[in-house]
Amino acid sequence: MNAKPVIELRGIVTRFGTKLVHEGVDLTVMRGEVVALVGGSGSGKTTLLRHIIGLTRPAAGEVSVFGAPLFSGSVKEQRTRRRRFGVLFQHGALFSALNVAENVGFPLRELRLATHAEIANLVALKLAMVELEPSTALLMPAELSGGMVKRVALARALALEPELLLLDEPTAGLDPDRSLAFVELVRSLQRQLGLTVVLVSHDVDTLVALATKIAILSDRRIVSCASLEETMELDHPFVESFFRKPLGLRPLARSGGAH
Ligand SMILES: Nc1ncnc2c1ncn2[C@@H]1O[C@H](COP(=O)(O)OP(=O)(O)OP(=O)(O)O)[C@@H](O)[C@H]1O
Repeated sequence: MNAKPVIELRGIVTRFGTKLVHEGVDLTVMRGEVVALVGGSGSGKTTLLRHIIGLTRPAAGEVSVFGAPLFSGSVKEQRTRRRRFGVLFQHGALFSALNVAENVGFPLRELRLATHAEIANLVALKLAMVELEPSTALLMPAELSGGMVKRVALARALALEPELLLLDEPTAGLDPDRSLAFVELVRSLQRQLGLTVVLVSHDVDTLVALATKIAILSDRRIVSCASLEETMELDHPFVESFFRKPLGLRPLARSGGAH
């Protein structure tokens, strides 16, 4: 049986100065799930992702990943655990002074996991995975379109063959066609590689296409984590404003809770 959650958040409390952002956030993500974290602007979605990655630590509560508290065990154990997840930051966050191949190969070089020749092969493989031409490898980030930046960032996130992928606004800044193509790519890779995914997105189409569950962050807590169908049945102001308003009329910033 494979019943251990990939991510378990228990009683997360986050404060920035006097501002309370999370007050007892609980969330469980099981293997193979694609959980979309939604909530009003400033409700603390990105901060929660940062806690899961270990970039920030909550004031109270526990973040467990792959069955163990994030900061437990030896440095070596923590590094090994860290290697099991990949992150796609908002806007891609590529290193502007490195070309595409160097960006994608960066995690492999950093961890000295492979020789030069092996890294070159792996980079070529990852670029093919995200459907980029081999010639892209030598381009600099400034020479890439928005859609290509996302694909390179995704290739880098997949460099260490993670089991867990965290995506912050994966389609932000892309036009609808590129957005759709990128969502299809993520969906197909998620299925092929059996990835567990947590994503933050303001784009309803992205969520609907990808998510197996929608977790709503409101009033400083996760108020619901359920399938799209169940979520749509909820009588909650965020669901009303986010999912039920016709396209173009959806306010993105209602029901934040943290304000
Ligand atoms: N490092 C920080 N220092 C102070 N306040 C912060 C910091 N990071 C986040 N905040 C505040 O915490 C709250 C939650 O921020 P966060 O970015 O997690 O929200 P979000 O739900 O991702 O928002 P959005 O949907 O607008 O991206 C906001 O009010 C933000 O201003």
